[in-house]
Amino acid sequence: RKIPHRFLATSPSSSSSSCPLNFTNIRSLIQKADVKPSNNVDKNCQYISEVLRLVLSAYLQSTGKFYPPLDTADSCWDSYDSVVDSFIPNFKIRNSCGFQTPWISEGSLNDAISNCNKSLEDNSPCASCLTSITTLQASYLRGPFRGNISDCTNLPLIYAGALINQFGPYDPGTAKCLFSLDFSASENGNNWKKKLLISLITVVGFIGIKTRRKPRKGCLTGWSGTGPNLSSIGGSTHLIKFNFDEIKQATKKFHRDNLIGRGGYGNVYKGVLPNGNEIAVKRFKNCSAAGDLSFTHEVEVIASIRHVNLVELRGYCVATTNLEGHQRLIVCDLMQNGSLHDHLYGNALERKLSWPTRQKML
Ligand SMILES: Nc1ncnc2c1ncn2[C@@H]1O[C@H](COP(=O)(O)OP(=O)(O)OP(=O)(O)O)[C@@H](O)[C@H]1O
Repeated sequence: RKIPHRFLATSPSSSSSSCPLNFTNIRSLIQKADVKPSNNVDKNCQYISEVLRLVLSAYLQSTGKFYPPLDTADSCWDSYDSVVDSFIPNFKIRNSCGFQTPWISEGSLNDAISNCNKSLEDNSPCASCLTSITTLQASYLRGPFRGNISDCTNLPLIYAGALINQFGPYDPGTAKCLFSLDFSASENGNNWKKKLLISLITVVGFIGIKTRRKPRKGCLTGWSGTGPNLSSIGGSTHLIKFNFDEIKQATKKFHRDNLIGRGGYGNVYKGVLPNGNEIAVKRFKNCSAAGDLSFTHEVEVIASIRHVNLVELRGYCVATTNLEGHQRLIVCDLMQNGSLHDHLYGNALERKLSWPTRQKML
């Protein structure tokens, strides 16, 4: 099974320089822990990805680089195959998991490297660099869970293991916390279940962060997400992808009578859909197409968070028109009585709650 890899600007090198990744420690850890394979190929591949992140973290720690050079990719896979062979005999990682050769090396960043390794002073190279970085990030966020094993959403974990945590990536606590790898031999029977649990905790933690974070999806999206299961959130929601004309119609071309609020990132308009549903539309200002994929993914993540006290996110719209330029909008249920913020601090006197009521709410 092949996973398309659009960042492969050059074909994988067949001339193999020797692999600078050091698999010695991880080999003995895996052997000591007597790790048992799962019957599920996906789980094996996920485990293999996590082990590789730990090895990459150790590589970063010793060299200051996230990935080895592209021409070492083949030999790195061979070395890793031989490690994996000790717990899953005859398992060829690339074939079985759909991992492509460059993914173990800086070949996975080819597009970004060619666009960003130059003077970024002028707008055009700067835009190309940012676009390739955002596309790279978005493709990893939206890809299959195993995606690109060197996926950039995990770079902060690799970095934390290498250069932030004083004990380093091989420390049992670090390996367990950052890479979901439990090498304690006595518990090997439950390793896979534990790993799954840790992955789940990562995702729940991530959702927690998102809820605490103000859900404002500005035109520039930052790094978001962590953990191997993040992409499973995407696609699980029932967001409507509106087209721009539908929203224009619903808001009467963003008529000022429909303007119900202003935020730092854009105005909020009320509107009515053809089925009679009343909506609030946040129209982000100063948008460019770069980062659209991150934006839509983040919208999906936010939509997956449901709570009685949170207004429901119904959909979004990303469009470019000749007249209005690039547009990003999110569509929520309309809160007839305004937001909690309006009631606590709003200027509209009729909405503002009395002082004792506000105290009670806080
Ligand atoms: N779903 C909604 N229903 C009714 N009114 C809303 C809704 N969403 C926002 N508003 C109104 O629009 C105002 C601005 O909302 P917005 O989400 O843009 O605020 P913000 O979080 O301060 O913005 P930003 O994240 O851009 O800084 C709110 O204070 C509220 O009056």
